Amino acid sequence: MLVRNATLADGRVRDVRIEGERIDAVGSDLAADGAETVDARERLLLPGAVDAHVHFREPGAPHKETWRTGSQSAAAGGVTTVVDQPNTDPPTTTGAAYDQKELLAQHSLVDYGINGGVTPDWDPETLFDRPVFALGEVFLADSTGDMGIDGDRFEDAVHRAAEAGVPVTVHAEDATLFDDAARDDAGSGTGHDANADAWSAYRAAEAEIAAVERAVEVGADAGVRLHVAHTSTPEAVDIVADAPDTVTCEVTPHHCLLSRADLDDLGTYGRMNPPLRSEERRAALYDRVVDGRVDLIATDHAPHTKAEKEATLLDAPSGVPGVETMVPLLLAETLDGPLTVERVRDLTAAAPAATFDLDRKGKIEAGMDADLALYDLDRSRSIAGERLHSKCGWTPFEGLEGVFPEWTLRRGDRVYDGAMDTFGSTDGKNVR
Ligand SMILES: NC(=O)N[C@@H](CC(=O)O)C(=O)O
Ligand SMILES: [Zn+2]
Ligand SMILES: [Zn+2]
Repeated sequence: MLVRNATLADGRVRDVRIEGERIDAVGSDLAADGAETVDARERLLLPGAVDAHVHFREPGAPHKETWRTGSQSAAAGGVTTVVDQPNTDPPTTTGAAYDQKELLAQHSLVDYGINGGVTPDWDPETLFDRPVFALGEVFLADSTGDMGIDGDRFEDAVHRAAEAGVPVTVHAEDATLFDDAARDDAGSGTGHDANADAWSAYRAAEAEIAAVERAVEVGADAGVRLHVAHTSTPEAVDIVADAPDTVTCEVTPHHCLLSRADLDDLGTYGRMNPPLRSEERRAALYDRVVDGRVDLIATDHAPHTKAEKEATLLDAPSGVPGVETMVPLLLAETLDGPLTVERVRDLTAAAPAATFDLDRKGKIEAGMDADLALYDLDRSRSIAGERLHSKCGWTPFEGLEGVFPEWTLRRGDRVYDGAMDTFGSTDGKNVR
């Protein structure tokens, strides 16, 4: 296939020739050599995004999401590689659990990595004999799946990962610093009528800041590659930015674009861990995404059904979907917000690929996997949960603008056609 006259993120107009699964050449006036030609004039071509943090819910909760629906949602949002987290049922803590998940991942349309997990009674058995993408997210406080562990277990797990040469990703909140009294303000409202601000008051910013500080110390002592998941405070980002290069962090679109001020509208649909922060902290966090102190963007795509979210604040599960809206929202932010298209490319593709040593992902260059998505920046549309492809059927970004892909290629296969809203067949591969 020859993609003709595409505009790259840096503004250059180039042809991209694809041979099988790989990009064969990037240049001007490339010969088609009989290949199918696709006109990309006045269109933006980005490398397929690498989302280092998704929860596709299988095994255990296919009513929330499956590898098929989650990966369709990814492809429809220009994401061609995902990393699945271990808080499934069973949790991905052993070699056998890894194998069980990998069988289900055969139904993925996009390429994937599978993380290993840690539980209070952890016995990883043959886990590290498997091609584990990373150990994590390691939960320092309970979140969905109740996999919170204590400090000793964390140190032990970090050392085991260091020995195995596997990076560690950490969910850093210190539950001993949660404000239990604030939780009493939750009230009895359900769904959109819940007082969700109480969740933000309860899981206080200080609890994240202290946990990130401690996790960075433990990681440095063990000499492990440490990645901090879903950093939600500017203070935590600064701790990571001041740490050695072996420590990285990610920020989610929801922590950049939503704040406690939105919780009146969102109710329990805005309950997630770590929670939404003050408008002031949100703005300072976003500044750090724009200026490069934040290493990468990942979604923490954590779907739950509407029926599950229609509960009181304390009974509703934590988490919001996001894999399909990450690139669309960020591209819309390049139109009237502070981000550049190059920065979006780096945050969603080049940086996550480099952080996790994915040599053939994240760049449009000869020899790389032909993971590509084409966008028309003149066509943004209002995001609507019912048009998205996650099984959960809702989004916390309802009504915000997004620029969705016209098509997405995964290793040269057209896995998503935006005009028809149709998908290709499933042939995602494990990237490890
Ligand atoms: N972020 C969340 O609020 N929920 C995640 C778990 C997690 O990432 O902590 C989930 O799996 O539902
Ligand atoms: Zn988490
Ligand atoms: Zn998560």
